[in-house]
Amino acid sequence: MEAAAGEYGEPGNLAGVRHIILVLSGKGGVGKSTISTELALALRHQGKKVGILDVDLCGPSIPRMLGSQGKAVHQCDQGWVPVFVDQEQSISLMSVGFLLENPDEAVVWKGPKKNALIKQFVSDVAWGQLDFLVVDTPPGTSDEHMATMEALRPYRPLGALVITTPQAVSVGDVRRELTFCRKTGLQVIGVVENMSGFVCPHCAECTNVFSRGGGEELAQLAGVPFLGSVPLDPELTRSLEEGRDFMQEFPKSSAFPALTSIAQKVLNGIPALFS
Ligand SMILES: Nc1ncnc2c1ncn2[C@@H]1O[C@H](COP(=O)(O)OP(=O)(O)OP(=O)(O)O)[C@@H](O)[C@H]1O
Ligand code: SF4
Repeated sequence: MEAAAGEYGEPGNLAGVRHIILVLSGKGGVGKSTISTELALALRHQGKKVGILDVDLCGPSIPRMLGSQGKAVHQCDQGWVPVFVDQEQSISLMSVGFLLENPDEAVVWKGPKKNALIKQFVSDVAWGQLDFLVVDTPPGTSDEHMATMEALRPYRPLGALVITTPQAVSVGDVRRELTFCRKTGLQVIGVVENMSGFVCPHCAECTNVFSRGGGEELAQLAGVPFLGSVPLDPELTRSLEEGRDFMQEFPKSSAFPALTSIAQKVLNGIPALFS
């Protein structure tokens, strides 16, 4: 959906941001931050400039996943300067994790304070020129989602990437997430099924640890694209724990082809979605 002239407000710090992608999931722990991180890295390897806004205020895990824990945000005339993850400054990151004195500290703020911070994250971060801003949201459809959408939507059309695991309970939660997208006018880029089987490193046999196919079925039922299944991959876990660049360092790993293909489908799908 291309914005009609005058439909969107003056974007301020979002002026240089071309596309915004919200990463959503119905349930916690299904790999939302993992997919946000790897999508950003994969897009970077395609030559794109990417920002990540981590609005998962109670569990900001992306600084650790990108090896940026302990780095500090600075102030400039336009607000906060995000943390640059790499030397080329092609991935920038803003997270509540950078504002806490102790990274293990829990954020126990009430709704209004969280919503105020989200608004500030949207208006006061000097993103500069970005091809994509990937927004990692908390699980479910909470007040934080509404605050994020209300803060971003006046400036840009928003795309949603919906993450599920194969189990029926997760798929049920994601069905509610897709309803949320429909009701709030979010354009769904597609559904990703994560933790979808385990590929044996010895014989490449894929064992469906939980089950398989729930994400694809759900996408078909909802009439939205299915972007792919990412297997459980111990090298992916290790690379996230150690803050390494999986897309650069583990090209032979079982999750690599799926993650690359999902990033490519996002790249291919975005122009049609917003044209
Ligand atoms: N495909 C995968 N293979 C191996 N490990 C994975 C995979 N996906 C996610 N993980 C691991 O599972 C854990 C949970 O993932 P992640 O933090 O991305 O979930 P989340 O949905 O963002 O969680 P939260 O609800 O806390 O925000 C992490 O330790 C991550 O490293
Ligand atoms: S899939 Fe085959 S090689 Fe892998 S652990 Fe099982 S039996 Fe061994």
